Amino acid sequence: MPPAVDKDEEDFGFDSADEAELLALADENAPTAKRKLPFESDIPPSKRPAINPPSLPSSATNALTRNFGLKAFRLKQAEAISRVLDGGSAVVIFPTGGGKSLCYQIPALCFEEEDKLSNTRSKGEHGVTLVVSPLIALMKDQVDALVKRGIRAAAMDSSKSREEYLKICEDLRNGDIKLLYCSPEKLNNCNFVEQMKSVRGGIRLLAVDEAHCISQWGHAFRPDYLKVSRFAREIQAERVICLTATATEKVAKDIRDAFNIDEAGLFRTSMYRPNLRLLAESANTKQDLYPKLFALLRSNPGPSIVYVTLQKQTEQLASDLRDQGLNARAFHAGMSPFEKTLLQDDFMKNDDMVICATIAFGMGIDKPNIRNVVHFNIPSSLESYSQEIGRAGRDGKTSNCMFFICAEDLHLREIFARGDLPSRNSIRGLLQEVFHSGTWKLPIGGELRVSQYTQGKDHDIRPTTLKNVYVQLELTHGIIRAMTPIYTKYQFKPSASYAKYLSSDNSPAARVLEKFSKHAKIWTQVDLESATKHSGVSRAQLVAKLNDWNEENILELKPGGVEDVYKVIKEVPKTADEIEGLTDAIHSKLQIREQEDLERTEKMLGLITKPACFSKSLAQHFGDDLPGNKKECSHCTWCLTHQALVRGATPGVRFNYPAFKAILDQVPDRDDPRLLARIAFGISSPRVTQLKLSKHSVFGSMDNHDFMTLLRAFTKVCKTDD
Ligand SMILES: Nc1ncnc2c1ncn2[C@@H]1O[C@H](COP(=O)(O)OP(=O)(O)OP(=O)(O)O)[C@@H](O)[C@H]1O
Repeated sequence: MPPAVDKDEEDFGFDSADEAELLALADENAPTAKRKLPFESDIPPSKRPAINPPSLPSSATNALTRNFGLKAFRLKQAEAISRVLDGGSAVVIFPTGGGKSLCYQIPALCFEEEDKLSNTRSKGEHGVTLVVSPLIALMKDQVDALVKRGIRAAAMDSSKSREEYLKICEDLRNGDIKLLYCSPEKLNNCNFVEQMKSVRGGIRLLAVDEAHCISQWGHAFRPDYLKVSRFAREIQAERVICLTATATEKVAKDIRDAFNIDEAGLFRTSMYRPNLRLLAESANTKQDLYPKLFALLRSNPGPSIVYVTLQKQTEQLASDLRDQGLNARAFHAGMSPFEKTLLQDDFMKNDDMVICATIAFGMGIDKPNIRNVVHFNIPSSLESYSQEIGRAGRDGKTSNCMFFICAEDLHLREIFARGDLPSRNSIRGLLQEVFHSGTWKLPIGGELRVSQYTQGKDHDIRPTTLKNVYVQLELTHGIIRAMTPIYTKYQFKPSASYAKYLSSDNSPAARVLEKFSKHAKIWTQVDLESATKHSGVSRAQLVAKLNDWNEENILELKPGGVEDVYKVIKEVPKTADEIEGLTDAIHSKLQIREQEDLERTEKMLGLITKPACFSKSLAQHFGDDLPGNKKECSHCTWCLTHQALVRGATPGVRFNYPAFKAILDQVPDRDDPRLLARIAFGISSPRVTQLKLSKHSVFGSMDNHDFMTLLRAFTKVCKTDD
């Protein structure tokens, strides 16, 4: 088994239900009205933004007090809202907890009042603000909070029952919803896109939360996010607002370009926090770092978070810290929701607890007095680092952000960076399968069905990378377009009343389902393929009937076997040359991603090893600077010592021929040098798992070697190039 990392680490950062749960909890613990803006105290009153810029309509200030019970706007909220209400689009970059949500919630509440004042629209025609947000649990949380405030909001997510879904549709038709939330994946659903195109009153504002996921240069790129700008055009959104807590200038520019937003539409506030002491220490081995960590936590008592990369490290480290007499506990995404909630509760109440956690811990934590945030492994990027240290010292008191590094941690980061790139052979094989002679016969507009799950295993490509390949085929090459994915298998458990209902339901769908269901002891299988082929009833009607019965508890439905459906947009590649060209194009894009991942680690290390002020370098990474463009913050490790940190020596190794030979003996396949290099380096992949090698002694047996050296060595003994 590959080491358990929190899913977030593998999936570019924003898919963890755990994080949303924690956010919900944090909000419960911190009543919103009392919640203090962590950064307000950092901004001198003279520099605080004007409360109401001249163009801010009174409807906005009314909504702020009436609906949210707040007195004044903060940071650049008023400016951003004013621009949106003027009809412009905006990019909002405020730190975590800075109040980004109000920048679209307030306009959503103002449209109706403004329409009435200008007498431009009739009743029910005030349209909808659509919010694209990556976490379902976070969406639910937001919708609940809005509904509690009497605001008409809803979320279109997969957890909705058919009845709830139909109710939302009805409300939309009646012009009864002001804010509608959906996930980026929903944009692949053709019915949803059509629905949004013709929503009553139109989409007045499209809000894109976690907008940095749009940027291919960003640390948390999510392929489905790339489709948001096309979607905005298709549904003719009147204006767009993109929100994020972390964006470099390049990422901000990418977001602006995606939606044609000029520079005046960028609202960024400073991330610099003068009370955070950015510190770093290095050692040759991890072992040497433990005493330093113990000493730091002992001499700076108070609530602390120690971040590590792997789940198992959280347990081990917490136990080590307990042995040292510290009140330490482990937290990771593999724990049950109940355990996590309990632990978070404890942390909020306690003043001496040290949480050893993966990145799953922290989002939504608004504990003011966190005194230490320690990185005991290398964070994935400066963006993650900045977000994580941002949890320290929200009460404005001095707090430590310690970054411990040693050479062996670099290996772990390289495993992540190199794990996603498939070999050229894998991409070629995939494309040959997708564009086989059966696909050639499809007309333009014809439907192509694939199981990405199976393809990932067959071609040794990780799920997120495979998704990325399909997005490239869709957006870069325009060959196919994603449609609504479908379930290919339906099975159900009939209730006691099933037979009675079935005999009294005379609809054609009920008759067909009866004919094409195969009963077994517990689960009844429905052969939908044959049913649609041999009856006049459509698949949609059959699925709707099954869903209705499920709703009415006549049966318990279990769909399975997701197939991704694509529409052919233009002539598909047929010849070997065309497939080769496409393979090269896709592979080189993925190669660039790998390089960028490696560079992100280098930049992260550069922050603490370059002879420069850490705080200034971090600010500059985000296109910012220290207040008054000061040269130094005077309290980071560089400013305190003026000595550059040495990252710890990687001992030179001699090529381990016996280990090399053992891998070749164990794996007879010679079709993929990258597979062999991964095994040697200790990088898991679908094929490594299939070969049951993750726990074998050869796995990771050459992990102290340079990866490229391994790749070159294995390429020499393989029949194909990497
Ligand atoms: N002008 C304001 N005055 C007082 N409180 C505010 C103001 N704006 C927002 N808040 C409060 O700040 C808290 C954080 O706001 P919000 O959740 O919108 O932040 P965010 O920037 O979206 O954070 P994240 O990056 O975590 O999503 C909320 O409790 C909100 O009510």
